[in-house]
Amino acid sequence: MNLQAAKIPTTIITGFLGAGKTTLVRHILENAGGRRLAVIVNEFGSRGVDGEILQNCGLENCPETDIVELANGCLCCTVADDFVPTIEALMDRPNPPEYILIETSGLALPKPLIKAFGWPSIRSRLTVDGVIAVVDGPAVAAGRFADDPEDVARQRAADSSLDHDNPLAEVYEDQIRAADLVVLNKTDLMDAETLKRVTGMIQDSLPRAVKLVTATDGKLDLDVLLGLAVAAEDDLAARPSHHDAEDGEHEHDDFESFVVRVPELNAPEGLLTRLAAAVAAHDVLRVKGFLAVRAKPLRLEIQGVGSRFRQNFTRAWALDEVRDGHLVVIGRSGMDRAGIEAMIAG
Ligand SMILES: Nc1nc2c(ncn2[C@@H]2O[C@H](COP(=O)(O)OP(=O)(O)OP(=O)(O)O)[C@@H](O)[C@H]2O)c(=O)[nH]1
Repeated sequence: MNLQAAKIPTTIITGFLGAGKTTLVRHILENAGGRRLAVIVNEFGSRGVDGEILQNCGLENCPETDIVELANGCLCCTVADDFVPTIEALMDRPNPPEYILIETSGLALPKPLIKAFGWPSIRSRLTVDGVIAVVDGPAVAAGRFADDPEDVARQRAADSSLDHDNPLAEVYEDQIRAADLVVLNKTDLMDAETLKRVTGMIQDSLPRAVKLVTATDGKLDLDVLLGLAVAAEDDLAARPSHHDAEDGEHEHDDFESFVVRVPELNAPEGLLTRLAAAVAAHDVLRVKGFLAVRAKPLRLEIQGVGSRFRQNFTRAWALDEVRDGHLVVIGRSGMDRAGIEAMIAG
């Protein structure tokens, strides 16, 4: 028997906070065409939102049991404790999946996760079909991941091993350097000139020739996304990381998150205006969660990436559910939590 062929292909989906990973996973589930998929979602923050969004997607191909949430952690650093047992449990099911998707947190480094596929219990049964990095084009265009050259020079004078002055840049670069396919997402928010410029910026950061495709809302043919058959676990050297010297170890103190409880609202507009002002004043990176609006049977899903917000009434509140909203706020460490909470409360 060809053991390689028997291995279950697994696609790792990485990309910075809010790039469009969950949107892409949802698109894959919607178009899975009867494939038996399992999804593992890892999130930064103590309260998972992405898992809930996927669990409630109401699609035939994503029954709840096939979505496994690994919240509150950095998948790359909890491989032994969380990831390996989760995969083993999935494989030991009477009806194991035919294909696995792993959505990492927007702050996770993918390389230690790829390495975990070298663990004997996983290596014999799974292979990394490919690593997909989703990139938020407008965020790259806005210089979100760029260093301030003067700051880098100043910091390097004190510490010659330093790469960046901007922790966002390090995470972003580690993610695209690990990729076998880059999805340059949010093309609807870029004109042709910006798209060309961003494509060049991404290509300059890639360590090798990697295919780059453009997308809006992650809408791509599944033949482009799945079945790359790269076996990335055998090809670690091609994926240089800023954390290679530390063997993947990295600090978690560059970013933090907290949850804001929001009691039921008469109308959402006032809160959304305050939220946008708080994000702008405090340089919040990401806001996501659900709100309850009086007389509305559906929950209002809120998605904020930098200053850009989307809202959408999604699933109904369950009868036994407290109609309280909650928002997960993610930003750089040291952000003014009290100030942000006060602005949101109004
Ligand atoms: N305009 C536009 N918005 C998009 C696109 N893709 C995703 N979004 C929106 O961007 C926001 C974040 O998308 P997600 O799919 O949740 O991003 P994510 O990478 O999973 O976010 P984290 O898990 O928090 O890192 C949502 O409001 C999406 O609807 C796109 O192509 N264009």
